[in-house]
Amino acid sequence: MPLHAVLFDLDGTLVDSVPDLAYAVNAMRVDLGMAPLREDVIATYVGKGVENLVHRALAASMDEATEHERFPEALASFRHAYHMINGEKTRIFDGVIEGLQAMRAQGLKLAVVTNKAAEFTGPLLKNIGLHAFFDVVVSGDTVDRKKPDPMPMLYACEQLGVAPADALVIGDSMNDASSGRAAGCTVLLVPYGYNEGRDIRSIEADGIVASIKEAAEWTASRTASAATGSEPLPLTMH
Ligand SMILES: O=C(O)COP(=O)(O)O
Ligand SMILES: [Mg+2]
Repeated sequence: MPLHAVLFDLDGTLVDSVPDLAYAVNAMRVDLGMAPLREDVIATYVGKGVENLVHRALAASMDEATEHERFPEALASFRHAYHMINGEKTRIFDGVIEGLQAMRAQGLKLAVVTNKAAEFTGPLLKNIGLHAFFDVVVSGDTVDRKKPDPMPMLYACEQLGVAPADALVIGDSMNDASSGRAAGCTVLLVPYGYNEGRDIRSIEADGIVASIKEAAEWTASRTASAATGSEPLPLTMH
């Protein structure tokens, strides 16, 4: 079947946002009287949205009751710091621009489906100059449930006017794969993202691609195969 749309995860798939997220987490920790954490440790907390990130960054240093009590103050501090820095040290991964250009040239509709809250997603996409590529942006608080629930993927498909079976999800984590699979989409993973610190080869997906540029070569081959009956490029899980 031909593909009509590609739904992209943001953090760890299109952009390396951990330097900015780590800056904001550590600004919050210092604000609350705690020592900063290492960036590679903070990277393992990214994936289930801003509130989860702040919860985990607090839980690393205090018991549950104290964490609960200090959470509102911590979230306010994090939000303030992240709004100040958002996009400044965030880098677009190699192959993303070429891949997005190629997919648009193939006539595919493109969307971002991220667990990042909308207050940060819009400004980030604008700051780094990626916003014009996307027809639809679904953030972590756009619908009632976040990835790994299928709801945000189904909502993105509805907004784009495509059937989930004709959409490809590309992400860096189990949250993207579970959400995409449950929605009925094809799922490709990139190996360079965060995945909450775990190996992506253990995740159920249709394949692993080295870059978004490589993903665009696969979407082109799949479209050609739908037209001519030939086989698309083979996918592997390593
Ligand atoms: O904000 C997060 O925790 C993760 O965002 P993502 O869904 O774009 O990876
Ligand atoms: Mg991600």
